[in-house]
Amino acid sequence: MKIGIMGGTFDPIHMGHLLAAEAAMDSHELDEIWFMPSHVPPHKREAGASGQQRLEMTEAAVKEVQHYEVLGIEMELGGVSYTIDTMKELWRRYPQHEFYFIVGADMVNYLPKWEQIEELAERLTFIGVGRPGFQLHLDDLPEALQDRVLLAEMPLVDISSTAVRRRFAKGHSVRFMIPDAVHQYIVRSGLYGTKP
Ligand SMILES: Nc1ncnc2c1ncn2[C@@H]1O[C@H](COP(=O)(O)OP(=O)(O)OP(=O)(O)O)[C@@H](O)[C@H]1O
Ligand SMILES: O=C(O)c1ccc[n+]([C@@H]2O[C@H](COP(=O)([O-])O)[C@@H](O)[C@H]2O)c1
Repeated sequence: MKIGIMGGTFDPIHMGHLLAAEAAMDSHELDEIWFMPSHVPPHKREAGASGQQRLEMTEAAVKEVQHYEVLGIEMELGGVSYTIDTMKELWRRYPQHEFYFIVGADMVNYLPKWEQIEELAERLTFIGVGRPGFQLHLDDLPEALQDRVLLAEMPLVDISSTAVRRRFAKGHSVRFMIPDAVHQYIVRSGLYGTKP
């Protein structure tokens, strides 16, 4: 099967993540999307919610969504979640599948800085989607990476986890920015300054 991996910190997961996954699946005829929350995200400050909570929010978001699964592999592996390490494990466990890694425009631009990116890109195809505020110019990437990134068009959504966390902290509405089940999980757990 063709599997799209949607990796992220998901602190919390929001509609931008879900629309990016759907665009990649639709544009490149993927069979399934596996959402993969990172344990410790590389090059990011510590997450607000715990790894377990980010995993559970992701599960709440895609529960009962056809063709979407959640992969806890990076929680299992522990440590800093470098994609090269995770992919090696996925290729070992699932030799029958063909993997694609979905990334927003901000991450496409950042790909050259990823751990062992040359080795990773030899075997992994990326699917890049647009994100407001970030230019998606494949020409700016090193030549070896340029033809390893496919594009998928999505309705651009200016939502980030940071904005969602800030809105929660200020008591503003985040309805329609995140799935209802994730909203309920956050309030129930008293995350991001909400009161359980
Ligand atoms: N609104 C969006 N549109 C397209 N891609 C997105 C969007 N938000 C996040 N992504 C992509 O999803 C992946 C995971 O993102 P991440 O979990 O870090 O969310 P984030 O909203 O960027 O978080 P934060 O605001 O905390 O930095 C990355 O590849 C990122 O580029
Ligand atoms: O392997 C790396 O060096 C690397 C550097 C930055 C990001 N990533 C992966 O890209 C995905 C999105 O990252 P982030 O920080 O936007 O949540 C997530 O799966 C990260 O593990 C991977």
